[in-house]
Formats: sequence, structure tokens, C-alpha cells
Amino acid sequence: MGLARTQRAETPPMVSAPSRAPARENPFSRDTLKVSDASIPVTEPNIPPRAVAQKAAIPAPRAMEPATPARSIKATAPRMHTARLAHGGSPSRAVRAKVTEGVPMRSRVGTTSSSHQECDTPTSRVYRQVRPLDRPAQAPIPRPPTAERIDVASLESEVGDGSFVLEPDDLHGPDSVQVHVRLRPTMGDEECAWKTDEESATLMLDDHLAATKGPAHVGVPYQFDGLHTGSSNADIYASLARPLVHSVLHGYHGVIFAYGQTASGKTFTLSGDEAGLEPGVIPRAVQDLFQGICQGSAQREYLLRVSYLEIWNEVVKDLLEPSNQPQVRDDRRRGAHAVSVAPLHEAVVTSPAQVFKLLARGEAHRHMGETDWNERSSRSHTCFKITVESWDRTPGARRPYRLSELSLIDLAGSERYSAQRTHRRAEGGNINKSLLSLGKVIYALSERQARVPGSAGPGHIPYRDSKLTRILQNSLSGQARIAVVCTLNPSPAMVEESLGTLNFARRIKHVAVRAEVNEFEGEVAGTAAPSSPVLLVRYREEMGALRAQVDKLQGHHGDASTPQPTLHAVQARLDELGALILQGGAPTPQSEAWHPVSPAKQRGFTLDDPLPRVQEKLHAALSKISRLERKLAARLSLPGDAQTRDEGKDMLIRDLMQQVRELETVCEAQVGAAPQPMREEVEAEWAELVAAAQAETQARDAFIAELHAECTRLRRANEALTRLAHEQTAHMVQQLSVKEREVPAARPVLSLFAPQLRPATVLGTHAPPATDLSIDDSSSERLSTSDVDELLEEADSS
Ligand SMILES: Nc1ncnc2c1ncn2[C@@H]1O[C@H](COP(=O)(O)OP(=O)(O)OP(=O)(O)O)[C@@H](O)[C@H]1O
Repeated sequence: MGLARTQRAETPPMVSAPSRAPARENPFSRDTLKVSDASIPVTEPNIPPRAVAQKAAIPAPRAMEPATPARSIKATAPRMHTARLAHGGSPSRAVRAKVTEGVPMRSRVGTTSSSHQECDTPTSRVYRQVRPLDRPAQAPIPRPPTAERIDVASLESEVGDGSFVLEPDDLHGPDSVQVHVRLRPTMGDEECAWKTDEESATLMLDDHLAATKGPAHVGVPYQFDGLHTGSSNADIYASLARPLVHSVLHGYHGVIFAYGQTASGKTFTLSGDEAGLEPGVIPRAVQDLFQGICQGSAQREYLLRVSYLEIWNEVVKDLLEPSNQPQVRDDRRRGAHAVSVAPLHEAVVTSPAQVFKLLARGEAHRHMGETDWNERSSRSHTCFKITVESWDRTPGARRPYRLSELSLIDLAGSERYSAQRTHRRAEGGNINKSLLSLGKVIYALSERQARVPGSAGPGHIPYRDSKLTRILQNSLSGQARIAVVCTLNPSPAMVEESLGTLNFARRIKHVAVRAEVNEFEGEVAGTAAPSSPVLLVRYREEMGALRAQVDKLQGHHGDASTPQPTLHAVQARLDELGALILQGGAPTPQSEAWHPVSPAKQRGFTLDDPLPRVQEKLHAALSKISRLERKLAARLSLPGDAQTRDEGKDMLIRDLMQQVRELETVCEAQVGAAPQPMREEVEAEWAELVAAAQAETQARDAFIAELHAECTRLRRANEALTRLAHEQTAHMVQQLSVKEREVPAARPVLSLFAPQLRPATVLGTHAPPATDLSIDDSSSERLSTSDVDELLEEADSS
């Protein structure tokens, strides 16, 4: 899935096989396009031998809900035909022509070697070889870039095929995700598993194959916004992508991406073919963007910048500046779901040629590799983004500006387990994982859309599961108009993958789109924040300041104190910035008066150059001279006389060395001794603090000693009390036993109390509760200090 590929010598096998099939010629290369009609195998109604052989390889059926096409499949069924390449690259045109002619299609099948053989019922199974591609003559269009082939000079002359027309407004842009399916034409003796009707944009699995997968698959149609079966990228671009380019020029975000299994034609659709004959969506979109600007209002100013990133093995890589290590982060300044990738190189571009050059540069840094199915397979997802800034330059300080992005996303192809090398398998695992998380996000978004408002359901969208979904978060959360092309491999052996892709296509159709024009107020009267995300605002700001500077310097003209080179330098910067801003309503690219605005191209003079252009160049040259002069003036200079005499230089060196020594002495002295008053002050301050700390320590020691003495006294008092209690208890027990003997009737009552009167219950032997050591002030039976003293005296005397 690369933006650029070198010419292939052979076509890889298009069916799953444990080892690579023998090399075949690429039926799409210029040299092999003349396949004779006689080679077209027509085997109705039997299944071709190859299809029978492959049936064993067709995977088990997967559960799928039947499609609900807007138009009845029954109504369109008679027009269905098997996928094939038609004359002029568009089968639909050929089919429509036949229908109008009223030629019974069945009569032609098997009876003629006509290149337009058709089958007239959806149940027919006719697998056909790819037909020669007979391209209609068309206006020159930019070739898809390749690192080796890019030729800026030739691209310059090829800008624009002239068919883009910028409407003044874009209020009627698509309000749902636009989903087109593209079935790659069969290659060589490859067979096709699908019956298609481009007019109703419907396709269905061949009946025989469907039957092998279960009755639920028979006659199940899939209908989308568009269906393409040929090799023309012009059709798919015009119907799917161009409306989004239009929207982007009017301030909406747009995202176009290609989804499908490996070798199904994603890169072919987005970038074009290897030979550069069939430019893809990206070069066409670039071309139209510039053309749209030329057709825009003469009052509008534009600035275009591009970035190009790749996600490989869950690592984001900046393809324009590989030394960067971009990170994906939430960017709340841009909205609730917004994320940004930084650091990411963004290049300001002023011509399609520059864009193609950057694409080629990025392409050279991409991860590509050979897989079982694709000789040059994209092993990473890429996102090529063009940011369009614009505003109306009607005089006035406050001008609304627009900032929109066109993201062109080429996803790596999903692939099944293969006999590939370990690192390819790990790579494939990561690709599948990220595509799976994309599928989950799309599922959650479509479920959310289908949910009745207020009902419970999936609220969480797992954007964070992979880098791919994080990067797509801005677009998928509804802020962008979305166009998706789902590519299918026609092979019967790849039916399961194709069904997966169609399921994805159906899901994404239900994702909600609420794109709005991204228009903001812009300040250009010297108050705009320098961090404004809009480069146009920043450049205009700087240009305003530079113009004021020029006016001031021109006012001082003739004043000897004003360095004249400064004027030229300021003027040169002004011109440099001015050249990066594109003016709406400029001559169209095809017109002879059109010059690329790229500063890179503005070198040298020619005799044909108009006067203002020569003046501009002169300015730039003068400013360069003045810059160099200023640099020269800023250099350290020797005294006038020292420049001629050696003694003068020696003297200067001696003087400077003397100065260095003196300075060193001063530094050493300052480091060695602190000034006396300062030291005394610090010492006095510290002495006070130390004395205070010592006094506090003494007071605490005294308090501790006091507490200690009190504790000792109380312990002795307690011991005396305990002894007293023992004696009294013993006395009471003795009295009770006497009473027991004297009054036998009171015995039961006495025996009830006797256990409580054991000496163990008296004060001093009963342990207090472990947690509560506080003194109970409420107790009226507390011993006073005098009681304690008395007790102690008594104890001492006894
Ligand atoms: N519609 C088409 N018409 C003619 N040739 C096509 C078409 N689609 C794809 N091809 C050819 O099929 C081959 C595989 O296509 P491509 O590389 O675009 O697939 P892919 O989906 O990008 O694969 P991967 O995911 O592995 O990168 C290429 O040789 C390409 O030129």
C-alpha cells in the first residue's frame, strides 16, 4: 500500500498458498494489457475447475445480518453481472450501454468471443479473465510520486485537468459517512466470487459459493453508496473523494481512507498504479485543492501545509522528518475528543509539485515489504494530511479564518496467518490488532448511533486501544466528513476476508457525522497570540510589523544613522512570507501566466520576467548582501592600527590577558573570604537560635524530672493502699465466717457475696483497662494529695 512503487516485473499470486505461486505477468502493466478475447474462459453453468479446486480452501461461513438495500435487489437482479474490467475502465458504462441497446445478454454468453459477455441472472456463475484496459484519452494529470521518478519540472506543467469547479458554498455536503466498495478486477486466470451491479451499487456472493457457506448467505445483497469494479480511479475520485475536497476548501474537515485486506487495491485507489498511468485519489485531490484555490474568491487568502506520518508496529513515525519521535496526546484546546501528534514536521506548500516532492520524500522512509499476497505490501498505516488555512482579506482588523484538514489514510491490509517469516508475522499481528481495534471503535460508534436516546448502551468508545484509532479519533468522533473505500479481493479463496470488509463497510455507514465549518475570529492588528495555531495569522502579524518597520526606515531615508541594508533585509523577509500565502482568484494553473509560487523556484532572472518579478529578485539579492554585511559588522574587530602591525596585535593580546588575570584574582578573592560584617551578622543570628533551643531543652528536662519524682511517690502510695485493702478484706472475710456459723439461715446470701470478697478484687491487684489511662476527674472518691501524704506517713511508720 505505498504511495509510490517501482514497476513490478511480475504479479504476485492472488490466492492463499503455503508457498508462492509461480510468477505471472501483471495484467495491468502497459505491456500486458492486450489479453486476447479467446483467452476468456466462459464456463456456464458449471463451476470452473479452478473454482472447484479452491472450494476446499474457502473458509467456514461467518454469521452476518442480511443487508437491507434501499432499492430492492429483485429489481436490479437482472442487471447483475460478474466483476470484470470493461472498455474505458468502467464496466458500468459498458453494462448500461448494453441495457439501452436492448441486446439480450444471455444470447451472447458462450456464443461469441465478444469482449462484452454478460450473464443475465444473479445465479449465473461466469468467471472471466481481466479484459484489456482501453484507456480513454484524458487531460494530463500529475503522476503519483515515487522517490526515484518524481520530476518537479514535468509536474509543474501538468497541474490541473481542469474539471474541478469550486461551488461558492458547500451547505449540502454529505451528512453521513460515504461508503464505496471497490472490487479489484481479476488478474490472470483468477476467478471472481462476486456478482455486481454498479448502477444500484449492489453486490452479492456468487450463489454456488454462497451455498457452500450456508443457506443464509445465498442471495444476500450488499448495497453501498457506490460500487466500482474497474481500473479507473477517475470514477471513484469524482464520486467519493472530490466532494470532500470541495468541503475542505469550504472549511470542513475531511477524511478519506481505504480499508481492505492485503492486495485488494487500497494503494492503487489512493496513490495510483505502479506505471503512473492511473493517478489515485491523493494526487487528484492535491491537484483539485490548488485548482479550487485558483477558482476561489479573489478576496480569500490561503496557506497550505502538509504532514505525513506512519504507524508501524504501534510506533508513530514522522515520514517528513524521521528524526522526530511523535507522540499522540489529548488536545483539549481543539475540542473534547481532539488529539494531536507532536512533534510532527509540517511543510508549507505553494504548488502541487512541492506536495508531490514531499510525498516522495515521505515514501522513501516508509515500511514496505513482500508478503505472501503482495510483492510490495504496505506494512504500516499512513496518514497524509493537508491543512488548509484561509481567510477573507476584506479590509478590517477582525477577519474570520478557516482551518480545515484533509486526511488521506492508507491502511495496511489485514492478512490471515501465513507461512511468512517471523518478523513479518509479528508485523502482520500488529496490523491485524490495530485494524481490529478500528473495527471495535466503529462498532461502538454505530451502536451508539443506533441506540434510542436515553437508553443504556455502549457509551465508551475504545479509541485508546491503538495508535490508529487514537489518530482517527478527531475524525471518527463526528467532526469530519468521512469517505471510505472498502476494497475487495475478488478471489473465491478470499471470501471470508471480503465478508469481513463488507461488514466493516456496513458498520461504518452508521457512524454519525456532525461536521461543521471550522471558522474562527482572527486578530491581525497586533494583538493575536504568537502561539496561534493558524500560521496565516502569524505570518500576517509578522508581515504587518515588518511593513511598519519598512515605512519607518523609508522615513529615515538619507539619515546617515540608519543602516540601509536593514531595509533590504526587512523587505526580503516580507517577500519571503508573502510568497507562502496563496491568493484566491489567481490565474488558473493551466494558463500561461501561471507561475509556481514556490520560493524554491524563484531563482535567477530571465529576459521574459515581468518587471515586478525582477524587482522582487533584486530586493532579495540586496537583502542578502545586507544580511552578510551585518554579519561582517558584528564580528570582533581589531583596533585600526593593530590590523596592520604585528606589535599592535601582540599588545592587544597582552592587554586582554592582563584583564583576564585581574578578573580571575577578583573572582578567587570573592570565593575565598566572605565579608566580615556579613559573617558577624550570620553568626549572631545563629547564636540566638542555639541559645533558645538550649533553654527549651533544659525546661523540658526539669519537667521530666518532676514527673518522675511524682510517679515514684504515687507508686509507693498505691502499694500502701493495696496493703491496707488486703488487711481490711481479710478482716471482713473473717467476720463473715463467724456470722455464718452463728446464723445458719443467712448462709445462702453470704455464700453469694463471699467470692466477690476475695483479696484479688481489692485495689492494686485489679488491672486497669489497657487503653484508657486517663484520670477520671468526676470520681468523688479520688485520693487528694494530703490523703496520699497521710498514707505514706502511715506506711513509713508501720
Ligand atoms: N482496480 C484495480 N485495477 C487494476 N489493478 C489493480 C486494481 N486494484 C489493485 N490492483 C493491482 O493489484 C495489486 C495489489 O494492489 P495494492 O498494492 O494497491 O493492494 P493493497 O490493498 O494496497 O495491498 P497491501 O495492503 O498489501 O499494501 C497491485 O499490483 C495493483 O496495481
